[in-house]
Amino acid sequence: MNIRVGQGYDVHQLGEGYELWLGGVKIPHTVGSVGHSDADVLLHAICDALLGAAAMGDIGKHFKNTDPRWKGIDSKILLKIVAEMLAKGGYKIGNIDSTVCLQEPKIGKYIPDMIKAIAEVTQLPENCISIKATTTEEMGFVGRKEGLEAHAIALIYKV
Ligand SMILES: Nc1ccn([C@@H]2O[C@H](COP(=O)(O)O)[C@@H](O)[C@H]2O)c(=O)n1
Ligand SMILES: C[C@@]1(CO)OP(=O)(O)OP(=O)(O)OC[C@H]1O
Repeated sequence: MNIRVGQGYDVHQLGEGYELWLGGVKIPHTVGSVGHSDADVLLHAICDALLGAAAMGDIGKHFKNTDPRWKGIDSKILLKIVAEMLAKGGYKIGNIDSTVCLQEPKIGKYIPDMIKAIAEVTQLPENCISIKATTTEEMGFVGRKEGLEAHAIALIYKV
């Protein structure tokens, strides 16, 4: 069996007048994530982990942030395209682990819905998807609530 791992990282600014999408779920909050797409930092990190595992480049290579097709796009669609690219390359996804760094709000209660959304898009069992969260104890750009970031790791394999 050919087993590979990939790592992904993404960061977005937080700003007034934007929605906060995380893991395919809209989180009620006073500020949102700024980007060309819906700026879902978690799904972007997961896309990059999957693309990295397959050595297929990164999200910006496949979905340029100057392309009007991706303006305001639901990042679940981007994740679906990435999952299809991997399937076309003969890869199956084993599991995904991730961490969201966000000072506020607390997102724990939304994580089960995020896992459901990601499972539906990737066709993975829910117990193969892990999402964790941490503040940065009020330090750095996350701690100052200027932005948020996500880290992800994915295992993929070919039988
Ligand atoms: N945006 C966040 C940040 C953290 N959590 C949960 O709170 C726990 C404690 O966070 P610390 O940064 O103080 O270690 C963390 O382990 C998460 O379970 C959260 O839900 N949303
Ligand atoms: C997703 C894309 C494309 O809409 O735009 P953003 O929402 O700005 O996200 P980012 O993680 O900065 O980079 C990937 C982009 O090409």
